[in-house]
Amino acid sequence: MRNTRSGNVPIEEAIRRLLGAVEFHPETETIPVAEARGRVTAEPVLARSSTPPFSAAAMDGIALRSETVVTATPSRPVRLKEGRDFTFINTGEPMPGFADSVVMIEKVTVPEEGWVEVREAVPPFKHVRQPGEDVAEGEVVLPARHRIRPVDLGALLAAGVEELPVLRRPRVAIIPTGSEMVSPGIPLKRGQLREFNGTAFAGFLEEWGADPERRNVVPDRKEAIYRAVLDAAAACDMVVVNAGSSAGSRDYTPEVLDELGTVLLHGVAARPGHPVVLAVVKGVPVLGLPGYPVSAYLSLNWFARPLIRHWFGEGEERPRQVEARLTREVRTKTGSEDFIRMRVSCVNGEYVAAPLPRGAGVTLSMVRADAWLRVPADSHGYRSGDRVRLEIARPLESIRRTLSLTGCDDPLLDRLGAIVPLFWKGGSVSREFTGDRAGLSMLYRGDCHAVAVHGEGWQEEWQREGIRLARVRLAHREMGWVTVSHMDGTEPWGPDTRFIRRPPESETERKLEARLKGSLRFSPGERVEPSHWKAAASISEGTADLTVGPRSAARAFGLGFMPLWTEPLDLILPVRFLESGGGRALLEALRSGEFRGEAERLGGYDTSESGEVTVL
Ligand SMILES: Nc1nc2c(c(=O)[nH]1)N[C@H]1C(S)=C(S)[C@@H](COP(=O)(O)OP(=O)(O)OC[C@H]3O[C@@H](n4cnc5c(N)ncnc54)[C@H](O)[C@@H]3O)O[C@H]1N2
Ligand code: MOO
Repeated sequence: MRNTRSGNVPIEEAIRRLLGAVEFHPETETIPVAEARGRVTAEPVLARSSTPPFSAAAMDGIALRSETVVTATPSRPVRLKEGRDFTFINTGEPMPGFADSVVMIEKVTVPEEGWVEVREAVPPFKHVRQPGEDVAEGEVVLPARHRIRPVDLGALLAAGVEELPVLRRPRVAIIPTGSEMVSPGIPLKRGQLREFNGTAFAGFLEEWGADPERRNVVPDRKEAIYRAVLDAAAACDMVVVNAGSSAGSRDYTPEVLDELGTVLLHGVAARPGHPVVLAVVKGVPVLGLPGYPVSAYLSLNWFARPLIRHWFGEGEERPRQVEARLTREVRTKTGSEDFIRMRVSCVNGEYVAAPLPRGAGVTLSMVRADAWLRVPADSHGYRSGDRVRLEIARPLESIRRTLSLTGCDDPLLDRLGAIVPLFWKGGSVSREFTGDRAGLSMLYRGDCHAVAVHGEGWQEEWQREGIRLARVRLAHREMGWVTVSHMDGTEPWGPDTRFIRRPPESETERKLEARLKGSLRFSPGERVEPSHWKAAASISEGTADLTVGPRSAARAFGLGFMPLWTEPLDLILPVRFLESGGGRALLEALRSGEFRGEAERLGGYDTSESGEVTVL
C-alpha cells in the first residue's frame, strides 16, 4: 500500500480534492409533478398554457360594461337590467363577452327582481383577472438546476405542466462493516453492537436529495470488503463505507480502496472525524468514514453533502450562524480543527452556549446539539465569556424556545423536559448538570433560565442581587444507597467497593460526608458520574457496585435500594421568567396529570406539592 496513512488534510482542502477528482453526468428522467418535490430540474421549465386561461371575475358580484356606470354616484345611482346590462358572476367564472368590469356584490342594491342599482363608477378591468395574469404560456416557470419546493409544484400545474425533466438522483451505496455489527431487527448477543449508522446515513442522504441503498453488514474480512466495494461501485454513483478506516488490525478500508482505485487522502485535520479515507474506484467516489456515530455523521456531512450538490450542479452551501456568549471555557489541542457540539439558549435576549460531551460515540449529544463551534486548528480554544460564532443545527426559533436548566440531576427532570412540548408549542428543555451552587451563580450571570436544587444547601449561596426569584416545587424524592445486591440495613460500604461518587462540590456529597462523619473521603481516580441514571446503569452492567441516588434510578434497573433521606426537589428561577410563555407552560406541565403519571411510573416521588410557587 502506498503512503496514504495519517494525513492531516484540512476539511475544505479535502472537499476540493474530492470534487476535483470526480465528474458526474447525471441522466435526465421525466416524472409527474406530484413526485417532483426535492428533485432538481434538468433544464428550464416553460409554461405550457396560461393561468387563468380566460379573463375571469376576481370577486363575486356583477359583470358589466364600465361605461354604463360612469355617471353613478351615491345620490344618483344607475339602474341596470339583468341580462341586458349585467349578469351575476362568481369569483373565477369567465367574464361574459360584453363585460369589462366587475362590481362587488356588497356595492350593489337590488330594488326589484331583475334590476340592480350601482352607486359609483368603476374603471375598466376592475376586479377582472386577465388571461395569463398568474402565468403566461411560454414564461419561464423554473430555471435549470432548481431544487423543487412545494410552491413550485403548484406553479408547475398552474402553468399546464404535468410532468417535467429532472436529474436522476445519485444512488449512494451504504456499506456498514464490522463483524460485531448487527442489523436492526435482529436480537443482540453479548459483545455485539447494533448497526445504526447505516439507517442514519440513509436519512441524511435522502434529505440531501440522493437515493440511498443500504447494503448488508460486511464482516471485517479483507476479501469481503473488497467484493462489497467493487459490487457497489459497479451499481451506484457514490459509495459510503462505514467503518474500519482507523489503525486497528481489522481496519481494511484504506488498504482495499488503495488496491481497487486511487486513494485521494487518508486522515483529515478535524476532531472528531479524523480517520476518513477518500478514494475513487472506477470513476465512483468512495467515502471511507469513521465508525463512531458523531465522527460518522460529521464526515458524511463534510463529504457526501457537497458531492450530492456537485452531482446536481448546485453551488456551495453556507450554514446559518449565530453569535453567542460562552458560559464555560472550551479547551482544544492545536493541529486539527475541532468540531464541538454546543447547547444554545436565549437568556434575557442574549444567546448563550455551552459545550456538550465531546465523546465521538455519544449519539444523544448529536440529538441534543443546537449548534457547532468550529475551533481552528491553530487555536487553543476560548475562555468562558468569549463571544463566538456558531453554526446552528436547529432553527433559531426553537433555540429561542429552549428552557435552559442547570443545577442538580434527577430522572424526573428528564421526564419533565420530555412533556414540556405538550404545554409549550415548539418548546423544549435542555439540561446541564452543574450542581446547585454553580447553577445559582449561572442564574445570576444570565447563563441559564432556571436551576434545579435539592435539599436546603443552596440557600447558603443564595443572594438576591436585585433579581426577584421564585422557588417552584418539583416533588419530594427519596434518596438512598443504590447497589446490585439486596441490602440488609447496614451501610453497604466495604474496602473493595467500587463506588460511583457524585461530583465533589455537589449537595449529595456534602450530605453524605456529614452523615458518614468523614469516613468517606474522595480518593484520586474514583469514578464520578453526574447522571444518576447512568450511574445506576453502570451498576446494573456490573462495572461498579454502589452509588447514592434516587429510588427511581434504582427501580428502573431492578437494583437494591436502601433509603437514606427524603428531600425536596425544586426549581429556582426569576419571577419574571415565570410570567413568560415558557414559565407559564412550565407551571402547567408541573401541575398536569402527565407529570404525575411520569413521577408515578418512575417511583420514589411525592408530587402532592408539585407546581407550588414560593416567591423568595
Ligand atoms: N490506535 C488508534 N485507535 C483509534 C484511532 C487511532 O488513530 N489510533 N482513531 C480513533 C478514532 S478518532 C476513531 S473515530 C475510531 C474510528 O475507527 P474506525 O473507523 O476504524 O471504526 P471501527 O473501529 O470500525 O468502529 C468504531 C466504533 O464505531 C461504532 N460503529 C462502527 N460502525 C457502526 C455502525 N454501522 N453503526 C453504529 N455504530 C457503528 C461502534 O461503536 C464501533 O465500535 O477509531 C479510534 N481508534
Ligand atoms: O476522529 Mo475520531 O472521530 O476523533 O473520534
